[in-house]
Amino acid sequence: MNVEVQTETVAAEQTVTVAEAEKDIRPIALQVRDLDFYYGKSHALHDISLNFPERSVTSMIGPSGCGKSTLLRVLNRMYDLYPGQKATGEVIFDGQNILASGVDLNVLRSRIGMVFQKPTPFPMSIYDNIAFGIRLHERVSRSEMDGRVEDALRRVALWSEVQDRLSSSATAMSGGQQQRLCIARTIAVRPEVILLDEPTSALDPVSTARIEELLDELKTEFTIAIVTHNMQQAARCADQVAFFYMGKLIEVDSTARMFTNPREQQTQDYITGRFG
Ligand SMILES: Nc1ncnc2c1ncn2[C@@H]1O[C@H](COP(=O)(O)OP(=O)(O)OP(=O)(O)O)[C@@H](O)[C@H]1O
Repeated sequence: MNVEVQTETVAAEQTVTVAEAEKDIRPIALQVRDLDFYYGKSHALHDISLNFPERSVTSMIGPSGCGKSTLLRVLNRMYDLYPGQKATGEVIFDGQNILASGVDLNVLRSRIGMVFQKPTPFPMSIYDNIAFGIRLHERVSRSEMDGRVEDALRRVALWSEVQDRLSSSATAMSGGQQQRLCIARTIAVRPEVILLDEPTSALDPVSTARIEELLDELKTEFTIAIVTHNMQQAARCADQVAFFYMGKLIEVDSTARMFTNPREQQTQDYITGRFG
């Protein structure tokens, strides 16, 4: 989406853009309801309710420590790895509360994949980085695996760069290539939702632009939630933006409205750089 981050009054044509954006009602892929989150006694998220529409990009913004990454980690139960961390409320995915006990976390994480801030390739070959996740969940023949690896690498525009060195170590790739590999690894298991935690903050502007272009393509197939500190990135990539402050969801709206005519003064102050 092409939205200028602006500080002053809303121009007439921008109002039309907002109205058009608001007509875009999609089915909901993930529904967060009355969510609270605790790190031990520390109450990090307060009564969050937020919908993630299908096949679109939701960007989570807000100052450092406001809870953006915490929410992302709740969405595929990453916090479960750490004793003392607790979520209450519901996250509805495919008709089921994924915070409930008895949810198969391996299956959940294959359906809701995660890409981290720093590229985290496994210390193995480029090929095996992609094949590893597929093997965890499916039995596929060698030729089918070759096809799946190639397809995933093509989708992140890496194939032409690495097709001659698939058996080389992934850790020898550039940072931008490694991050695209991590995205390829995530989409290779055919998730429905992809969570990205500041995926470009360790990358140069050219690699960042490539990842942003990639998100635009991926959202035709996947539901995407992205945490970013970069307001321009949120404006460029997102269909909807959620603003958090001190563990609370202050406001969520279409990207056009959030950056031209937010409802809350705190949002306005943040997007215009008055704090954060
Ligand atoms: N492992 C942890 N143990 C205890 N408190 C934590 C832990 N991780 C985060 N917090 C606290 O939870 C709150 C939310 O942190 P979180 O990392 O979700 O914020 P954020 O908005 O993603 O910040 P940033 O933009 O700096 O990454 C902060 O007060 C933080 O100090």
